[in-house]
Amino acid sequence: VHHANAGSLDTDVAALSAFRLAADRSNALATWNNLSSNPCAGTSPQPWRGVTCAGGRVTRLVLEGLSLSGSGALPALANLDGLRVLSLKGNALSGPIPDLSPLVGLKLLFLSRNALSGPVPPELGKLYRLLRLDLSSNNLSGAVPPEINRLDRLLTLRLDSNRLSGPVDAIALPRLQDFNVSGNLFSGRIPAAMAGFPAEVFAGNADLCGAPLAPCKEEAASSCPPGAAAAMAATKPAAEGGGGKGKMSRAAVVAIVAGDFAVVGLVAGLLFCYFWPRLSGRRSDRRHREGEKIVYSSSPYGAAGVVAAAAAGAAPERGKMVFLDDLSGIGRRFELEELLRASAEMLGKGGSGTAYKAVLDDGSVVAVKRLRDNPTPVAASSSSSSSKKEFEHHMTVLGRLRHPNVVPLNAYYYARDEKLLVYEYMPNGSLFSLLHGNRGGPGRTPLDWAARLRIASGAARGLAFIHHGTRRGRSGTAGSKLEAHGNVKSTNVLLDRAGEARLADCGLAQLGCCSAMSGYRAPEAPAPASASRPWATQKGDVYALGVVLLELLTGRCPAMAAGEGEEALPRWVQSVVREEWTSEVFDLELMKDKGIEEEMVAMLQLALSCAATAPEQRPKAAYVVKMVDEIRACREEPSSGRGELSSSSSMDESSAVSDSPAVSEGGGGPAVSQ
Ligand SMILES: Nc1ncnc2c1ncn2[C@@H]1O[C@H](COP(=O)(O)OP(=O)(O)OP(=O)(O)O)[C@@H](O)[C@H]1O
Repeated sequence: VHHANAGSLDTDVAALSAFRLAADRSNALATWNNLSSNPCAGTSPQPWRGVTCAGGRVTRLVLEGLSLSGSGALPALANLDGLRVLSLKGNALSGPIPDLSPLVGLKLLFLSRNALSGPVPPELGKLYRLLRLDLSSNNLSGAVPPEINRLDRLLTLRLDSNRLSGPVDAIALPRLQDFNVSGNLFSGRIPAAMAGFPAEVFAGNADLCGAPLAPCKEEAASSCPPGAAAAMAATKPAAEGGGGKGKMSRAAVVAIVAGDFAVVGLVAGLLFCYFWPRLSGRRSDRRHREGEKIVYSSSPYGAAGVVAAAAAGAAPERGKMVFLDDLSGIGRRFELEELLRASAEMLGKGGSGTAYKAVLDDGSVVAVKRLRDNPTPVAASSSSSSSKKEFEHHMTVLGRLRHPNVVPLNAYYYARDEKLLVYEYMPNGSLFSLLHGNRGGPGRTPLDWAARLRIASGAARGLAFIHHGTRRGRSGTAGSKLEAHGNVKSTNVLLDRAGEARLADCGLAQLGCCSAMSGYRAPEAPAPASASRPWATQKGDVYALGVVLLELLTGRCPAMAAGEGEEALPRWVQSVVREEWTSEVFDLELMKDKGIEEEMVAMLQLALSCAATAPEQRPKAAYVVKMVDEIRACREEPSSGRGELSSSSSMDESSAVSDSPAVSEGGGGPAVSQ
């Protein structure tokens, strides 16, 4: 009977020698020759290849691509009960996977690219500390045992390229980030909980169906509108019954007619919902008599489509285009008409409105934000003239925010029904798309650590400027300064032409937007529906910045992180760190960057301090800048140029993500313990 850590260094040495005897035909483990030497004495003349110790026990065994072979080798390792990491990737080990349950401390188990056969042993379910399990590219067969679901800490499960069969819905692991069952004989429906993974992870299983693959057969039928499905069901017996009648049954006719009515009803309902507010508005309200009505249409001409309807009625008060101080971002002035003529491409919809990329007559490009038309604290005040004044004042404040890490607001258009903000266009996308776009897919270019540090630094600098750098507003009067950004999140961290990070959407929270910022909202902030204002605070911004830093470190999307609720990502990270698995939170994509563990751990501590539950414990943005810079300064000398890479060149490095345990376990940060 084995118990965790029941063995000693002697049993470790015996296990290693048994393994070597059984597996090492090519003498790759020659350094293990002197069995009287201590594999854990770092001072021995030749350290034992692939062996790492802690506390006088062998804790890591990493022997990759060494042509180790034989079917009797693995069972010998079952005695290494102090092991945390076992990687035997890319050897020629054969035979079944033995019962490894004595290795109860294992966190990482990599047996991929061998010739292992037989089933996935149910005993693996006892390795409850496992975080990463890679059995890919072997000859494993049979079904995945339900015991695998006991591994509730598992982040990686790779079973691809085997001959495994049965349903995949036997796998229900809530924390999986890295999952692959492609190239097997799995069958049946992909459970909804797994539909978020890209199709590639399920590819090469002839009988799997359901999202993200093609719908299952029954599903394909039931995805028709209910009326049509009823009609199909009703016509089936008639058609199949054949009999040469060639007539539809009464039930079929009834079903088709009912279906038609349902469709007509639905369309009429949609048209009603669409037009009623406009028609009723025309009768009862003066909204349409003022200003321009601008409709950015995404159809029917694809991206070409800023369609302007001229002012309705007498249009006594037309809106106007106002240009702010500095036109460096957009180059020149233009009239609203030119903006309306521009071809527009929708960049996305957010809480504050919809953003478009618009190409003007001379080919210059601007970003236009069309604010959602909601009664805002600024716009909904007593009279329309005062709300206009407040809006204009707010725009003047925003227009003065000039900093290399802030997206400049160059112009705005104000009419009662339509508010457009014109910004410099940021051609290199958002941090959100760089971090999460196409993840797991073939076109994905990983974002390396140097680029992430540079983005972190830029975002923090932008925020520190907003918080502390704008005090000396020109007028010097109260209210001439923006108190807080109010909507810090990864879609609002954009990359400019030089690859420098800039904060977008500054100060739009104060216009009443951004109810969708969950995941970044500080615990003390009022619920989105709450009327209490203002909820854009500096402490709230620092919390959100902390979440962005955690996003950079973990590669996880705050809104989709481990659980629901506003604090999901910080809470998840804290729980992993508390259990002393610190290094397990880091993004798998960062594993190819070597020697960055300490920097990541330092950044993690900084991020968690920003995301502290108690607002008074959070640092100021300027301190975050200082700390990020210190982390960057610690990079070794040759890397001084690396940090300056433009985002595009840093993204060119597309080498495959290595899942070597070198980074993912232990490895030295102060908060990491074995
Ligand atoms: N100046 C800009 N240049 C390039 N892309 C931009 C610019 N401003 C916004 N975007 C992009 O347009 C998309 C939509 O932005 P928008 O600000 O409307 O939504 P959001 O950031 O998701 O939410 P919110 O409105 O709450 O800030 C985002 O992906 C954003 O990255």
